[in-house]
Amino acid sequence: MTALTGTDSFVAALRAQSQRYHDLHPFHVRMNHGRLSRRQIRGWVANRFYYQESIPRKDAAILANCPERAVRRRWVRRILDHDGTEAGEGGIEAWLRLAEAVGLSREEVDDERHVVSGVRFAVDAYVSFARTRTWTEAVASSLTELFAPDLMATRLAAFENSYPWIDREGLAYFRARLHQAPRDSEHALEVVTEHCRSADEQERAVAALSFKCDVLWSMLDAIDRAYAD
Ligand SMILES: O=C(O)c1cc(C(=O)O)c2c(n1)C(=O)C(=O)c1cc(C(=O)O)[nH]c1-2
Repeated sequence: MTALTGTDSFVAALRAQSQRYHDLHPFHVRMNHGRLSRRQIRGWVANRFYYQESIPRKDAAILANCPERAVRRRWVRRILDHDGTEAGEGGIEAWLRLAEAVGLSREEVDDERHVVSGVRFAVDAYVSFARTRTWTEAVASSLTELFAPDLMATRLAAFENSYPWIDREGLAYFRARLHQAPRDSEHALEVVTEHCRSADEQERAVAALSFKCDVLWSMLDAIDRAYAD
């Protein structure tokens, strides 16, 4: 890779990773065109639960490795967004309600019985990345969320229009992410541009984001294969 030192070219290199984002995966393309069966939607929801429940552990690893009080003060919010501040609240709970809306029981999702090995490997690799790499690389790996809001809006419209059997109340998770994802990714971009100044640090940040695109893509490969027609 060529040396990157200006903030503009660095941000451009990060944004260019959108070409590898999982909105382009054939499974997501079929989802957004209303072409998935109930079984496939259920398989996706049950498997993605493993990602959702792992995200706070990934963010806790970033907090544990981050020496900057100002960054931790804002980052900690992500954990509360997912876990809630009491039972019955938060993003993981909202995902379980999505599971119920697509016809799964909360028990069968919560006990991970549907999680396929490829999804488990990919998600575990993401958590392990955050534990073992520098905290700035881990922050950079979260930047896929820069690309998420468009996908979230498309997905909401697709679920409302093409899958009328899904109870709309169950879509609250995606509605919340429409404002949470831009807030979180703007903060992460601020942190990364402030802390990754050398060409080496910037290359590592882009590589971290590329790795994360691979995580998300691999999850869909595994789901696509497990629930093929
Ligand atoms: O449904 C999606 O397409 C999607 C993608 C991503 C992402 O791009 O990493 C996240 C989420 N959803 C999400 O719901 C979420 O909470 C989340 C946290 C993170 C992260 O890396 O910290 N990514 C994502």
